[in-house]
Amino acid sequence: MIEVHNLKKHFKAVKAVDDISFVAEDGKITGLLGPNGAGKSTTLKMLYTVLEPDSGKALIDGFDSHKESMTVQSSIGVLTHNAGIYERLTARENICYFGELHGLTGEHLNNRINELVDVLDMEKFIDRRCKGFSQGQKTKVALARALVHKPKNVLLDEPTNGLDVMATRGLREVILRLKEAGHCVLLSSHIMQEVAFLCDEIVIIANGKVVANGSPDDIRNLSNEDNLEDAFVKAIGSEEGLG
Ligand SMILES: Nc1ncnc2c1ncn2[C@@H]1O[C@H](COP(=O)(O)OP(=O)(O)OP(=O)(O)O)[C@@H](O)[C@H]1O
Repeated sequence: MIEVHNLKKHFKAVKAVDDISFVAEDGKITGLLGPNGAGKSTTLKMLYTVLEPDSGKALIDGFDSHKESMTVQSSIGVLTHNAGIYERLTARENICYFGELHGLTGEHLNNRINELVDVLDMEKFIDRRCKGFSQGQKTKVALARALVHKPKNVLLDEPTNGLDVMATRGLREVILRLKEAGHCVLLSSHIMQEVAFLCDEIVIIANGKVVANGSPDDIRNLSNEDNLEDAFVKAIGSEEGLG
């Protein structure tokens, strides 16, 4: 479970995250939805411990992401925007390396990797070196790496970035399975349709602030709009960034 309390982060004059609070529960998919530059990635970076908040706090299963970052790191799996993978290693070696960092070894690790290869449809390239991989292949490797240790909390920054239709469907399947298994899934996107399709809860962010929060139905009702896209436009106050 992820709890965000009055989180703030600025970069010089830019208030990237300006007093954001929300909760992402276990067994649910929560979407951070907002136009480009809204503050989604900055919020996620504070949750996955790479950025220190100016004020406020983020708790992952009750542990403070800044003050107890080591504990938090063991219970999260993260897919970042530009997930750097080691190009000189094969896809399998990349995933294996991360598994070992999380204390997995031997048959247990091999079985887990084979499971992910199957789910993410990676057979064709799992033993190829990553140099020259397509965006979709890189995303799959990064996602497998994020999930190898079966983290309780899964944070995905724009997970369908660069994926084709089939890969996007595969990824949705993976995300839904994580939810069914009781994981807490928090993903960011600027694509309203994607969030509406997948998420149980939506946190709409604009200019570093939460402008609406609730189930897709709540958000439609709050804005008096039948159509979620219209509700989104109303919430963010412009049509900028619609996917
Ligand atoms: N390291 C940084 N230095 C300066 N400004 C930054 C930095 N990181 C983020 N910002 C600014 O903070 C604001 C929020 O950026 P952020 O990346 O969190 O947005 P986002 O909602 O993830 O956008 P996108 O959908 O385009 O990825 C933007 O104005 C951005 O330019």
